[in-house]
Amino acid sequence: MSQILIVEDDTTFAQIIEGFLGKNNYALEIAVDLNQAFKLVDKQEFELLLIDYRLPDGTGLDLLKHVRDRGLTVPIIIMTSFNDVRTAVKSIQLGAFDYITKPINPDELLMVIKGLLEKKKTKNNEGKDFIKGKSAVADRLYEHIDLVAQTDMSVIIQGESGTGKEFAARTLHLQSKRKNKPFIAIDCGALSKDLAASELFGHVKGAFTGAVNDKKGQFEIANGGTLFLDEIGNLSYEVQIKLLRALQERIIQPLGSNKQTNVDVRIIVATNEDLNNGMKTGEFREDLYHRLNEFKIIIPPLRERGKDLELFIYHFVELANKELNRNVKEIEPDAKALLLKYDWPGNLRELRNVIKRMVLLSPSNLATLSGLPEEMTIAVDQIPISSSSDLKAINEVNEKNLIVETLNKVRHNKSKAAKLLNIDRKTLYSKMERYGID
Ligand SMILES: Nc1ncnc2c1ncn2[C@@H]1O[C@H](COP(=O)(O)OP(=O)(O)OP(=O)(O)O)[C@@H](O)[C@H]1O
Repeated sequence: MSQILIVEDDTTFAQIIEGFLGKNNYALEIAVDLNQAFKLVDKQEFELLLIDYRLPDGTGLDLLKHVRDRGLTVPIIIMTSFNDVRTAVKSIQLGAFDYITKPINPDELLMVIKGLLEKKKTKNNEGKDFIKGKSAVADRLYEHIDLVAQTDMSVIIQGESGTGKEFAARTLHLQSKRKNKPFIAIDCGALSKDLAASELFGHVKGAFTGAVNDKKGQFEIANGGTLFLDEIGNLSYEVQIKLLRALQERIIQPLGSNKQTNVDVRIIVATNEDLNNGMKTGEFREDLYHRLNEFKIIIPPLRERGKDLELFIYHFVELANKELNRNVKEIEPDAKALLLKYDWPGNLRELRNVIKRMVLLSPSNLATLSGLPEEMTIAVDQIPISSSSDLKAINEVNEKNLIVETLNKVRHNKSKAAKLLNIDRKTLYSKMERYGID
């Protein structure tokens, strides 16, 4: 029986979930706040964590960071209200695997849990679930991928969370001459500071407390193939130095060992922010940036992909039909209009989740507006009508709202707010000034 921890202050809800998952052969442990959850994850092993975003003594992100800092790679699902989706997107950058929006439908939850636990077993097997899109931006994107795939250049893939950076990296690998060698993806956001070097370069027995055996690093495992480092901006300065050396000299040295090993690995990295900002604040090494930036691929957000949005909608409907054994063929015009109008801050990941839920809630082969979260309508209505064609103004309204919301959440602690928003404090101050936020 898989052991799952749910961290949720609404005990009635937690008990309902406990009963439901119990019937489906999952054992559930309940923690009602962060304090209890910290104690449980420190002493017990879980196969999955289900964490409410808003908790009495903090947010789910605090627990997420705690778990990742301890080097645990357990899958984590964040439960959030639809209004918090933008922040939930951030949780993915910090190493959560997925998020699910409230009100939670038990069948949907079960589906996400099963998906994650099964994905753990059968990693890297999702090629057929992907499509490229037919818009001009998609054509340009895949032209660039075709062009650089044949070379051995390092590549930076930049794009918002959920835009498909990992898929782009895999495609690049599969089109390269390294295609029959390993493609290893590492989420640097899910690596603790202490364990990152050992994960990448390996260690020998006794190199540090807890190193009970020799361990091969991912560089060695990927030898001959491609190493994909997702959320590269999260690597510590010390690991950045080691990475630069590995790239320049093509040599790695496991922690605690004198032996140097030659490696032939192509590096692709992904980032959701412009690494230039990290360089300005001194958090990202300039020399490493230039070594990585032999070619840059920018993945556009979903809201800028024009007619691809509709293509992706129907693609995800088909996938959900297969997964849920449904037969949704049509989408009611109102529902479709809303799907096309919404701005998708969580990009393809959010669209996939919303569509899956819509298919699940469709009683017949016609998907209706009632299958879409009510908050989507509210979010769309909040876009000021007078300037609805002015993209810059819309983005500014969204940005201002998000900053105000985040500041309220952290009781106006600017450092915390900047961290959550993934910008530096200086940028936060200048944006607050610009939008007249006290
Ligand atoms: N081309 C695609 N076709 C279909 N689905 C896609 C495609 N690209 C991405 N997705 C969906 O979006 C999800 C997120 O994709 P992916 O993990 O590649 O994004 P990402 O940009 O790397 O996200 P993050 O920045 O959060 O790591 C995938 O699990 C998949 O369901």
